[in-house]
Amino acid sequence: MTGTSSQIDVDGARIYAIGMRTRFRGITVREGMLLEGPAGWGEFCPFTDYDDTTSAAWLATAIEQCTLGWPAPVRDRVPVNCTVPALAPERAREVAARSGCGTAKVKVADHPESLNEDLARVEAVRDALGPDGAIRVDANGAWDVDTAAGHIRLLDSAARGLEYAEQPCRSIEELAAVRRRVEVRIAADESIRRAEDPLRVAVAGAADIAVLKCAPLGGVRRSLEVAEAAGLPCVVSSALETSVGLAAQLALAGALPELDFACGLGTLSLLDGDIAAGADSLRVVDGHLPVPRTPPTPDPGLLDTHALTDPGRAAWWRDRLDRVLAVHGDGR
Ligand SMILES: O=C(O)CCC(=O)c1ccccc1C(=O)O
Ligand SMILES: [Mg+2]
Repeated sequence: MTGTSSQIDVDGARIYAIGMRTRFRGITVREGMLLEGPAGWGEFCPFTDYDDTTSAAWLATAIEQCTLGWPAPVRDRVPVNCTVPALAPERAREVAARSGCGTAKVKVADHPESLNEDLARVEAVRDALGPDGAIRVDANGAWDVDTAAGHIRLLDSAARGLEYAEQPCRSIEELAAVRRRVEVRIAADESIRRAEDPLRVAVAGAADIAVLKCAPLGGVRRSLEVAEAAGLPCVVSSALETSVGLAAQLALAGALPELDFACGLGTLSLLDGDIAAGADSLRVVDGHLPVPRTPPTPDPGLLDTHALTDPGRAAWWRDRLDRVLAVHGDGR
Protein backbone atom coordinates (compact mmCIF):
# COMPACT_ATOMS: atom_id res chain seq x y z
CA MET A 1 0.00 0.00 0.00
CA THR A 2 1.70 3.19 -1.08
CA GLY A 3 -1.05 5.69 -1.97
CA THR A 4 -1.47 6.91 -5.50
CA SER A 5 0.01 9.95 -7.17
CA SER A 6 -3.34 10.73 -8.86
CA GLN A 7 -4.47 12.07 -5.47
CA ILE A 8 -1.82 14.79 -5.22
CA ASP A 9 -2.22 18.38 -6.37
CA VAL A 10 0.64 18.56 -8.89
CA ASP A 11 -0.23 22.04 -10.17
CA GLY A 12 -0.44 23.39 -6.62
CA ALA A 13 3.02 22.09 -5.68
CA ARG A 14 5.18 24.72 -3.95
CA ILE A 15 8.93 24.98 -4.47
CA TYR A 16 11.27 26.27 -1.76
CA ALA A 17 14.91 27.34 -1.55
CA ILE A 18 16.40 27.71 1.95
CA GLY A 19 20.04 28.61 2.65
CA MET A 20 22.24 26.26 4.71
CA ARG A 21 23.93 27.85 7.75
CA THR A 22 27.08 25.89 6.99
CA ARG A 23 27.94 24.00 3.84
CA PHE A 24 26.89 20.36 4.27
CA ARG A 25 27.37 17.58 1.72
CA GLY A 26 28.69 20.35 -0.56
CA ILE A 27 25.29 22.07 -0.40
CA THR A 28 24.78 25.75 0.39
CA VAL A 29 21.10 26.05 -0.59
CA ARG A 30 18.49 23.33 0.07
CA GLU A 31 15.72 23.11 -2.52
CA GLY A 32 12.62 20.95 -2.67
CA MET A 33 8.90 20.74 -3.37
CA LEU A 34 5.89 20.51 -1.09
CA LEU A 35 2.92 18.50 -2.32
CA GLU A 36 -0.62 18.47 -0.97
CA GLY A 37 -2.90 15.43 -0.89
CA PRO A 38 -5.96 14.23 1.02
CA ALA A 39 -3.94 13.42 4.18
CA GLY A 40 -1.93 16.67 4.24
CA TRP A 41 1.41 17.80 2.85
CA GLY A 42 4.51 15.83 1.87
CA GLU A 43 8.02 16.87 0.84
CA PHE A 44 9.87 15.87 -2.34
CA CYS A 45 13.52 16.93 -2.03
CA PRO A 46 15.96 14.48 -3.61
CA PHE A 47 19.38 16.11 -3.91
CA THR A 48 19.76 17.77 -7.30
CA ASP A 49 22.41 15.27 -8.48
CA TYR A 50 20.07 12.27 -7.99
CA ASP A 51 18.61 10.61 -11.07
CA ASP A 52 14.90 10.06 -11.66
CA THR A 53 14.93 6.39 -10.61
CA THR A 54 16.60 7.20 -7.28
CA SER A 55 14.24 10.13 -6.82
CA ALA A 56 11.17 7.90 -7.26
CA ALA A 57 11.69 6.54 -3.72
CA TRP A 58 11.69 10.11 -2.38
CA LEU A 59 8.44 10.75 -4.22
CA ALA A 60 6.92 7.56 -2.78
CA THR A 61 7.73 8.89 0.71
CA ALA A 62 5.98 12.20 -0.05
CA ILE A 63 2.98 10.42 -1.57
CA GLU A 64 2.66 8.07 1.43
CA GLN A 65 2.68 11.11 3.71
CA CYS A 66 0.11 13.19 1.83
CA THR A 67 -2.26 10.40 0.80
CA LEU A 68 -2.12 7.81 3.62
CA GLY A 69 -0.29 9.23 6.61
CA TRP A 70 1.74 6.83 8.77
CA PRO A 71 1.37 3.76 10.98
CA ALA A 72 0.72 4.43 14.67
CA PRO A 73 3.85 5.20 16.73
CA VAL A 74 4.93 3.29 19.85
CA ARG A 75 6.61 6.34 21.48
CA ASP A 76 5.80 10.03 21.47
CA ARG A 77 9.28 11.53 21.42
CA VAL A 78 12.69 10.55 20.11
CA PRO A 79 16.18 11.41 21.42
CA VAL A 80 18.28 13.07 18.72
CA ASN A 81 21.93 13.82 18.14
CA CYS A 82 23.23 17.23 17.22
CA THR A 83 24.99 17.18 13.88
CA VAL A 84 28.42 18.78 13.87
CA PRO A 85 29.57 19.68 10.35
CA ALA A 86 33.26 19.86 9.40
CA LEU A 87 33.89 22.99 11.49
CA ALA A 88 36.89 24.36 13.36
CA PRO A 89 37.09 23.11 16.99
CA GLU A 90 35.76 26.30 18.64
CA ARG A 91 32.67 26.34 16.45
CA ALA A 92 32.18 22.58 16.82
CA ARG A 93 32.27 23.01 20.61
CA GLU A 94 29.63 25.76 20.40
CA VAL A 95 27.32 23.72 18.17
CA ALA A 96 27.45 20.75 20.54
CA ALA A 97 27.15 22.84 23.71
CA ARG A 98 24.18 24.87 22.43
CA SER A 99 22.28 21.88 21.06
CA GLY A 100 21.07 20.55 24.40
CA CYS A 101 21.71 17.04 23.02
CA GLY A 102 23.52 14.29 24.94
CA THR A 103 24.72 12.77 21.66
CA ALA A 104 26.71 14.40 18.85
CA LYS A 105 27.39 13.18 15.35
CA VAL A 106 30.64 14.63 14.09
CA LYS A 107 31.45 14.80 10.39
CA VAL A 108 35.01 13.66 9.64
CA ALA A 109 37.10 12.94 6.53
CA ASP A 110 35.87 16.09 4.83
CA HIS A 111 39.10 16.19 2.79
CA PRO A 112 42.09 13.82 2.42
CA GLU A 113 44.35 15.65 4.92
CA SER A 114 41.65 16.15 7.56
CA LEU A 115 42.91 13.80 10.32
CA ASN A 116 44.32 16.43 12.68
CA GLU A 117 41.28 18.66 12.22
CA ASP A 118 39.02 15.65 12.82
CA LEU A 119 40.87 14.76 16.05
CA ALA A 120 40.66 18.35 17.30
CA ARG A 121 36.95 18.49 16.39
CA VAL A 122 36.02 15.34 18.37
CA GLU A 123 38.12 16.52 21.34
CA ALA A 124 36.25 19.83 21.32
CA VAL A 125 32.90 18.03 21.13
CA ARG A 126 33.86 15.77 24.07
CA ASP A 127 34.74 18.91 25.98
CA ALA A 128 31.27 20.32 25.25
CA LEU A 129 29.31 17.15 26.07
CA GLY A 130 31.24 16.03 29.14
CA PRO A 131 32.05 12.41 30.02
CA ASP A 132 28.44 11.16 29.82
CA GLY A 133 27.85 12.38 26.24
CA ALA A 134 27.94 10.00 23.28
CA ILE A 135 30.01 10.82 20.20
CA ARG A 136 29.64 9.16 16.81
CA VAL A 137 31.60 10.04 13.69
CA ASP A 138 30.51 9.88 10.04
CA ALA A 139 33.11 9.55 7.26
CA ASN A 140 30.59 9.18 4.39
CA GLY A 141 32.60 6.32 2.86
CA ALA A 142 35.77 8.37 2.42
CA TRP A 143 38.40 5.91 3.72
CA ASP A 144 40.01 2.70 2.53
CA VAL A 145 40.19 -0.16 5.05
CA ASP A 146 43.68 0.62 6.42
CA THR A 147 42.96 4.34 6.76
CA ALA A 148 39.62 3.61 8.42
CA ALA A 149 41.14 1.19 10.95
CA GLY A 150 43.90 3.68 11.83
CA HIS A 151 41.72 6.78 11.96
CA ILE A 152 38.91 5.15 13.92
CA ARG A 153 41.38 4.07 16.63
CA LEU A 154 42.82 7.59 16.86
CA LEU A 155 39.39 9.21 16.85
CA ASP A 156 38.22 6.76 19.54
CA SER A 157 41.10 7.91 21.80
CA ALA A 158 40.64 11.60 21.00
CA ALA A 159 36.91 11.34 21.74
CA ARG A 160 37.59 9.28 24.88
CA GLY A 161 35.29 6.64 23.46
CA LEU A 162 33.22 6.61 20.27
CA GLU A 163 29.66 5.31 20.25
CA TYR A 164 30.09 4.18 16.63
CA ALA A 165 31.71 5.03 13.30
CA GLU A 166 29.25 5.56 10.42
CA GLN A 167 30.09 4.41 6.87
CA PRO A 168 33.90 4.55 7.20
CA CYS A 169 34.34 3.01 3.72
CA ARG A 170 32.23 2.78 0.60
CA SER A 171 31.57 -0.94 0.09
CA ILE A 172 29.96 -3.56 2.30
CA GLU A 173 33.06 -5.76 2.01
CA GLU A 174 35.26 -2.93 3.26
CA LEU A 175 32.88 -2.21 6.16
CA ALA A 176 33.07 -5.88 7.16
CA ALA A 177 36.89 -5.79 7.03
CA VAL A 178 37.06 -2.65 9.19
CA ARG A 179 34.58 -4.13 11.63
CA ARG A 180 36.88 -7.12 12.14
CA ARG A 181 39.82 -4.82 12.87
CA VAL A 182 38.46 -2.25 15.32
CA GLU A 183 36.60 -2.42 18.63
CA VAL A 184 34.35 0.54 17.77
CA ARG A 185 30.89 -0.35 16.43
CA ILE A 186 30.31 0.22 12.72
CA ALA A 187 27.10 1.76 11.32
CA ALA A 188 26.01 1.38 7.68
CA ASP A 189 24.35 4.41 6.08
CA GLU A 190 24.97 4.76 2.32
CA SER A 191 25.18 0.93 2.11
CA ILE A 192 21.45 0.78 2.96
CA ARG A 193 19.62 2.59 0.20
CA ARG A 194 17.49 -0.06 -1.45
CA ALA A 195 15.22 -2.69 0.03
CA GLU A 196 17.71 -5.45 -0.93
CA ASP A 197 20.64 -3.79 0.81
CA PRO A 198 20.03 -4.40 4.54
CA LEU A 199 20.06 -8.16 4.23
CA ARG A 200 23.37 -8.00 2.36
CA VAL A 201 24.81 -5.81 5.10
CA ALA A 202 23.64 -8.18 7.83
CA VAL A 203 24.74 -11.32 6.01
CA ALA A 204 28.17 -9.88 5.29
CA GLY A 205 28.61 -8.99 8.97
CA ALA A 206 29.35 -5.47 7.81
CA ALA A 207 27.65 -3.42 10.51
CA ASP A 208 26.45 -3.32 14.11
CA ILE A 209 23.92 -0.58 13.42
CA ALA A 210 21.67 0.28 10.45
CA VAL A 211 21.11 3.95 9.59
CA LEU A 212 17.70 4.35 7.94
CA LYS A 213 16.45 7.33 5.96
CA CYS A 214 12.86 6.97 4.91
CA ALA A 215 13.12 9.22 1.83
CA PRO A 216 15.62 7.06 -0.14
CA LEU A 217 13.97 3.87 1.14
CA GLY A 218 10.53 4.87 -0.19
CA GLY A 219 8.50 5.69 2.91
CA VAL A 220 7.79 4.84 6.53
CA ARG A 221 6.11 1.48 5.85
CA ARG A 222 8.89 0.39 3.53
CA SER A 223 11.56 1.48 6.04
CA LEU A 224 9.88 -0.54 8.80
CA GLU A 225 10.18 -3.61 6.54
CA VAL A 226 13.83 -2.78 5.92
CA ALA A 227 14.43 -2.48 9.68
CA GLU A 228 12.93 -5.90 10.21
CA ALA A 229 15.00 -7.42 7.39
CA ALA A 230 18.20 -5.86 8.75
CA GLY A 231 17.72 -7.35 12.20
CA LEU A 232 20.09 -4.69 13.59
CA PRO A 233 19.55 -1.77 15.99
CA CYS A 234 18.42 1.17 13.83
CA VAL A 235 19.13 4.89 13.83
CA VAL A 236 16.86 7.15 11.76
CA SER A 237 18.69 10.03 10.13
CA SER A 238 17.48 13.01 8.14
CA ALA A 239 18.08 14.00 4.55
CA LEU A 240 18.10 17.70 5.49
CA GLU A 241 14.37 18.16 4.96
CA THR A 242 12.21 20.99 6.27
CA SER A 243 9.83 20.04 9.10
CA VAL A 244 7.36 18.64 6.55
CA GLY A 245 9.77 15.90 5.44
CA LEU A 246 11.36 15.51 8.88
CA ALA A 247 7.92 14.57 10.17
CA ALA A 248 8.01 11.35 8.10
CA GLN A 249 11.44 10.47 9.51
CA LEU A 250 10.10 11.05 13.01
CA ALA A 251 7.06 8.91 12.23
CA LEU A 252 9.51 6.13 11.33
CA ALA A 253 11.59 6.66 14.48
CA GLY A 254 8.34 6.68 16.47
CA ALA A 255 7.10 3.42 14.96
CA LEU A 256 10.29 1.30 15.16
CA PRO A 257 9.66 -1.50 17.67
CA GLU A 258 13.01 -0.74 19.34
CA LEU A 259 15.10 2.40 19.43
CA ASP A 260 18.38 2.07 21.35
CA PHE A 261 20.26 5.09 19.97
CA ALA A 262 19.60 8.78 19.40
CA CYS A 263 18.45 9.63 15.86
CA GLY A 264 20.08 12.08 13.41
CA LEU A 265 16.98 14.23 13.10
CA GLY A 266 18.04 17.49 14.73
CA THR A 267 18.99 18.98 11.38
CA LEU A 268 16.53 21.85 11.12
CA SER A 269 19.16 24.02 12.81
CA LEU A 270 21.42 23.49 9.78
CA LEU A 271 18.84 25.35 7.64
CA ASP A 272 18.32 29.07 7.64
CA GLY A 273 14.56 28.79 8.08
CA ASP A 274 11.64 26.36 7.97
CA ILE A 275 8.35 25.93 6.14
CA ALA A 276 6.30 25.07 9.23
CA ALA A 277 5.63 27.46 12.12
CA GLY A 278 4.97 27.17 15.86
CA ALA A 279 4.55 23.67 17.27
CA ASP A 280 4.74 22.22 13.72
CA SER A 281 8.38 23.36 13.42
CA LEU A 282 10.53 20.41 14.52
CA ARG A 283 13.17 22.14 16.65
CA VAL A 284 14.99 20.14 19.29
CA VAL A 285 13.91 20.64 22.91
CA ASP A 286 15.91 18.95 25.71
CA GLY A 287 17.65 16.73 23.18
CA HIS A 288 14.34 15.32 21.88
CA LEU A 289 11.89 15.78 19.01
CA PRO A 290 8.18 14.93 19.19
CA VAL A 291 6.65 12.22 17.00
CA PRO A 292 3.93 13.93 14.95
CA ARG A 293 0.66 12.03 14.41
CA THR A 294 -0.20 13.89 11.22
CA PRO A 295 1.91 15.77 8.66
CA PRO A 296 2.66 19.41 9.53
CA THR A 297 0.91 22.04 7.40
CA PRO A 298 3.22 24.56 5.70
CA ASP A 299 2.78 28.11 6.91
CA PRO A 300 1.49 30.30 4.01
CA GLY A 301 3.78 33.20 4.95
CA LEU A 302 6.84 30.92 5.14
CA LEU A 303 5.94 29.30 1.79
CA ASP A 304 6.12 32.81 0.31
CA THR A 305 9.26 33.83 2.23
CA HIS A 306 11.17 30.75 1.08
CA ALA A 307 9.61 30.39 -2.39
CA LEU A 308 12.17 29.55 -5.05
CA THR A 309 11.88 32.53 -7.36
CA ASP A 310 14.36 31.77 -10.15
CA PRO A 311 12.07 30.84 -13.10
CA GLY A 312 14.63 28.48 -14.63
CA ARG A 313 15.11 26.55 -11.35
CA ALA A 314 11.35 26.43 -10.76
CA ALA A 315 10.78 25.01 -14.26
CA TRP A 316 13.54 22.44 -13.60
CA TRP A 317 11.77 21.24 -10.43
CA ARG A 318 8.32 21.04 -12.11
CA ASP A 319 9.85 19.11 -14.97
CA ARG A 320 11.63 16.82 -12.55
CA LEU A 321 8.41 16.13 -10.65
CA ASP A 322 6.65 15.22 -13.93
CA ARG A 323 9.44 12.85 -14.94
CA VAL A 324 9.66 11.21 -11.51
CA LEU A 325 5.87 10.82 -11.36
CA ALA A 326 6.16 8.93 -14.67
CA VAL A 327 8.90 6.68 -13.20
CA HIS A 328 6.90 6.17 -10.00
CA GLY A 329 3.92 5.25 -12.20
CA ASP A 330 0.96 3.91 -10.25
CA GLY A 331 -1.76 4.37 -12.80
CA ARG A 332 -1.85 8.14 -12.68
O1 LIG B 1 22.55 12.05 10.89
C1 LIG B 1 22.60 13.27 11.15
O2 LIG B 1 22.98 13.70 12.24
C2 LIG B 1 22.19 14.29 10.13
C3 LIG B 1 21.95 13.85 8.74
C4 LIG B 1 23.18 13.59 7.94
O3 LIG B 1 24.27 13.49 8.47
C5 LIG B 1 23.06 13.52 6.49
C6 LIG B 1 22.20 14.39 5.87
C7 LIG B 1 22.07 14.41 4.50
C8 LIG B 1 22.82 13.56 3.73
C9 LIG B 1 23.70 12.66 4.33
C10 LIG B 1 23.83 12.62 5.71
C11 LIG B 1 24.70 11.56 6.32
O4 LIG B 1 24.37 10.91 7.30
O5 LIG B 1 25.75 11.28 5.77
MG1 LIG C 1 25.83 9.21 7.14
